[in-house]
Amino acid sequence: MRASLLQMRVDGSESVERRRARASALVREQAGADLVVLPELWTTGAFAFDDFDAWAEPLKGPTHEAMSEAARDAGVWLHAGSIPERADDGTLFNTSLVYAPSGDLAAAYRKIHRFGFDKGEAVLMGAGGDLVTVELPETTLGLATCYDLRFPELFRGLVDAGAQTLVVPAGWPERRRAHWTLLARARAVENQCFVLACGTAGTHAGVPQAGHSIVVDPWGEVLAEAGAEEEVLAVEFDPARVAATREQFPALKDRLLGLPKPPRPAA
Ligand SMILES: NC(=O)CCC(=O)C(=O)O
Repeated sequence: MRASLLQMRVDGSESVERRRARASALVREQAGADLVVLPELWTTGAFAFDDFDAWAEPLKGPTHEAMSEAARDAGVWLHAGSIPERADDGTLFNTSLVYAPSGDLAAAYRKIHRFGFDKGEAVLMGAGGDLVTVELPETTLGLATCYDLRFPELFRGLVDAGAQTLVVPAGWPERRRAHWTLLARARAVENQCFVLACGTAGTHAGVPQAGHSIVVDPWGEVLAEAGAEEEVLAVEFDPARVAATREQFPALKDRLLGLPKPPRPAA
């Protein structure tokens, strides 16, 4: 399976409209890939909290239109990263969008763990409540976003729902780059999954971004890693390695905690 992670530069020198056009062109250039991935909140920047409200859009707003067309033109599955979504009741969510090669919206995932403690995204946006997986012909994607990477129970839930390839768009800061790499590898090893984690480059709202998008295999080996600047990280991987790794080293079968309880015998 061929994947392209579009590690875009997100900074204040470029308008949202211009970046949207650039993202669309980059997606179209990936024709021939099976899966293309964009980062978290690439229209505004994940730390540009003051811009969330102004650039929030309905699920099927301008970014949806652009990404749907780009996926269809390129003939690829597209994880279009996330947008600041304004729901019908006015609540903002950090929502990831996944498109089929037909251009149809195949899935939307509202980020569950919002970053910022008592500020920023954590107070400006609502929390999603649903785990989301997406079936592709070659693999089943499990969706998570940036700060979610710190919450292993979310990923275990995705694995229980059938995920084999965990896709994590992010706007991860340079300051905590070591955590990013470590956590991406940990989520791959403990869940015996591929991890495709796509971050941003550049500096927005004064926060230098880590870049270093990364693809990890189910054994924890790094298949590809980007540098700090804007880059298309192209990688080829064999989704069958998930089943093979789980067969050869069946640690997931040894789980004792957190599994659904068997029915109690009638008294
Ligand atoms: N946008 C985010 O979720 C940032 C997460 C982060 O900076 C961290 O977990 O560290």
